[in-house]
Amino acid sequence: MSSRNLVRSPVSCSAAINGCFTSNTCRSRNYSQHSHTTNLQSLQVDWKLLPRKLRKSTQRNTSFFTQRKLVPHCSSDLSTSCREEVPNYLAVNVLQDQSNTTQVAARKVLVILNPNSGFRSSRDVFYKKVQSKLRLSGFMMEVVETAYAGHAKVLASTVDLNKCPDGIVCVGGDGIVNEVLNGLLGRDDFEVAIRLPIGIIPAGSDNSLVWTVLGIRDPVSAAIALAKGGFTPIDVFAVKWIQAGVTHFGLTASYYGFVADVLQLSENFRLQLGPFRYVAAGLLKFLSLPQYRFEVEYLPLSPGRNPELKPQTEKSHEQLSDDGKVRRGIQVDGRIEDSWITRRGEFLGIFVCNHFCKPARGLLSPVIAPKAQHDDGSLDLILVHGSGRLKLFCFFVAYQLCWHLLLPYVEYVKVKQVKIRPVGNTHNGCGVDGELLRGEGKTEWQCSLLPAQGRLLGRHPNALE
Ligand SMILES: Nc1ncnc2c1ncn2[C@@H]1O[C@H](COP(=O)(O)OP(=O)(O)OP(=O)(O)O)[C@@H](O)[C@H]1O
Repeated sequence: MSSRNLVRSPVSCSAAINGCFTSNTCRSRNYSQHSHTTNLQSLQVDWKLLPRKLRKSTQRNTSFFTQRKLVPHCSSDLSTSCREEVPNYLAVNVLQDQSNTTQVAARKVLVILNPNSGFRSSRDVFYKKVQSKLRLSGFMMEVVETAYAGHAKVLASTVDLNKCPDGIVCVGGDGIVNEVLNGLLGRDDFEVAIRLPIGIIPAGSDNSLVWTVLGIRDPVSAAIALAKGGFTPIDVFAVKWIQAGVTHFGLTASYYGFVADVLQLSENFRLQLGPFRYVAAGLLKFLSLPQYRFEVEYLPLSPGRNPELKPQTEKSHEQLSDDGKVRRGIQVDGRIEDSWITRRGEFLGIFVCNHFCKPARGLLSPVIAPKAQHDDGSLDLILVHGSGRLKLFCFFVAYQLCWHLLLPYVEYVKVKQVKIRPVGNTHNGCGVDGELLRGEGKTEWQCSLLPAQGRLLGRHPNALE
């Protein structure tokens, strides 16, 4: 996009104007003296001199950028465009507006872009819709495109944190965010690294995390949320494969049974079908539905409210990592409760959710765990008991209408920890934030929570400043 185009767009225009008049090249001595004595409000009458359209967009967008107290540097070609296109009477107002702003350091971030996400449109999304907006709002970005699955994790685990002190921005789906999270938590300095905020520009098949937690599902709104600044703390959960001693971290949900099976099958159709692969795999799996048998043990958040409490079956409170890396400094709720509850039998699905999980695509907006909050210090466990296509179909329909919790074979409980053991030939994989963890042989998964360990860049639009 040329600089001329940028200046014509309402958002870029006022930002460019702001930047222009704070840069030394554009600063005028006469005006700057005046700007110290008068503020924007006192010159309302001058706004009326502007053409109506320009007045509206300039008022709206100038206030957005000055509210942030951000005065981005104005690149030389943009400055030229500013000078050429901005009428003098507008310049007076912008200078006065600038009296309320302070110059802040640029925010340095690493941008990790997955060109394979979703409809493979993340390059277009980032370079055409987002990059210029982030630049104008003061971001200094190093952009790296992933070259293979797992690349984002490698980048996050090896990047020099001093080069991106303001965060890592992921352009893609939930999977790439999950890789970055796991990269950060796999580092030797993970205690520092996990404080690095993660930004999300949604461009994947489904961006449930940013949609549920920040209420954003389009890339431009995501860029504006990043520009406005701030963080949102978020719980992180750990899924440990006990036998292998491997721990994987997540921000959204882990799931077992039908959905994990569908996730595994869907990978076969990724290239051909993109985001529609889940529908195709779901239909195929529905038609050849196997039985899923599990043994589930969970530690409820409020033992008093659960009538079927049993004596503790296990005394030890598993820590997160065998190598001791993750154990230090991260607090899994230390209290050991005497009240594990065990469930055995057939389950169509088991969901362990960190937030209420609203899918970003689809006509309806069903949520799987309506009581889950991303920072409530608990996990929400949903057990869909039973087997058979009829039950599964009813669950799916009820879920679309958000009635699934009313079904007699659905159990919902807030928990601290869950242990899940597939029994017999049951599919023993586990889905975490859209990534499949494959089990082998005898597998036991354990989910625990690391309350408010993570930070997302940006705030919910309704959040108080
Ligand atoms: N260059 C690449 N080539 C192939 N696979 C990649 C590449 N970069 C990343 N991946 C893999 O693509 C997977 C999915 O990425 P991502 O989450 O960004 O998109 P998505 O699957 O379309 O969205 P969602 O996860 O929200 O459904 C990740 O598991 C990641 O490992």
